[in-house]
Amino acid sequence: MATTLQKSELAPRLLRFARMHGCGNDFVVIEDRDGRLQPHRAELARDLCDRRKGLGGDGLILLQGADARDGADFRMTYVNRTGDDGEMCGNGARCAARRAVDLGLVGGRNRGGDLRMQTDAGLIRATVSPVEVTLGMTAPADERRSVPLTVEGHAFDLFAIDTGVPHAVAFLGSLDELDRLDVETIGRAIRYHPAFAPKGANANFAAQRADGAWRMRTYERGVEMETLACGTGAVAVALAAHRRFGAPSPVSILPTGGGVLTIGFQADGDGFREVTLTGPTETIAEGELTADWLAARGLDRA
Ligand SMILES: N[C@H](CCC[C@H](N)C(=O)O)C(=O)O
Repeated sequence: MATTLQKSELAPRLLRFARMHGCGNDFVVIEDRDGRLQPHRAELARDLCDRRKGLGGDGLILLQGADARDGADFRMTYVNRTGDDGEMCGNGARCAARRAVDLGLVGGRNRGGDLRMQTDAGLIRATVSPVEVTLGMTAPADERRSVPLTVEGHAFDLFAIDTGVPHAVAFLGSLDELDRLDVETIGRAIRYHPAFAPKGANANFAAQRADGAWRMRTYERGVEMETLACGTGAVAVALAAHRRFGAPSPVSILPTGGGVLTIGFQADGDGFREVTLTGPTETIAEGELTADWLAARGLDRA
C-alpha cells in the first residue's frame, strides 16, 4: 500500500492530448491551462507531429488560460510541425474550439457552444455545433489584388491577403491543370519568393468546378509541404474568387482532404468584414503522453 502511495506522489503530471483533424489538416491538441509548456512548444511540436516517432500532425495546438481582459474563454497557441509559431490556423482553431467545449474549458459561460479564443492574430469567435464549427475571423489585412510573378517557368497573377497568416492565391484554368500541378515545387517557390519576404506566404491554388464550388490545394508555410486542407487559405481563396470573378458569399471550398469549407463575408471597396469559416472537425483519439516520453525531454519537471 505504501508503495502505491509513494508512486502516485512521485508521478509526474501527465499531459492529455487529442488527435484531431479538420478536412485532413491534422493536429495534436494539448491542454496547457497554466501555460507551462509555452517555452517548450517548438520541441514539442517537432516531436509530437513526427508521423513515425510521434503522434503525427501538421501542427501542435496548446489550449491555455486567457487574459481575462479580452473576455476570452481560452487562448490557442498554434505551432507548426517545424516548430515555427503560426499566428493563426483556421482548421486548428476549429478543432481547438471543439476540444475546449469537450473539456469544459468554456465553463459556465458556454453560451450554447459560442466562445471566444485569443490567438496571436487577435480574438476569434467560434460557434460549436455537433457537426460543424464556425469561426468569426479577424478582419483580413494587407490585401494585394495583383502580384505578377514567374516561378519555375509558370507566370502567375497572384492575389495576396493576410487572413490571420499570409496567403497567396493563384487560379488555374481547369481542375485538370490543378490536379497535375507540382504544388510541392511551385508552392515552395512562391512561399519563399522575395515578393512575400520576410514573412513568406502560404501558397494556394484553386480552380472552379461546374457547380460553382472551388477545389483548392495548398503548400503550407511552416509545414513546408502540401497539406490536405488549410482554413485560412480557404478564406483567402474565397476572397480572391470574389475580387477576381465576383463570387458571392458564401463560397464553398473543396479541400483535398475531403469535406466542404464554407466562407461567408461582406465586401466593400476597401476590405472584407464579417468573415466566417465553417467546416467539420473530427476527434480521432485522446489519451495521455507517457511519463517516460515526458521525462526524456525534461518535461516531467516542467
Ligand atoms: N493550416 C492552417 C494554417 C496554419 C498556419 C501556417 N501554415 C503558417 O502560415 O504559419 C489553417 O488551417 O489555416
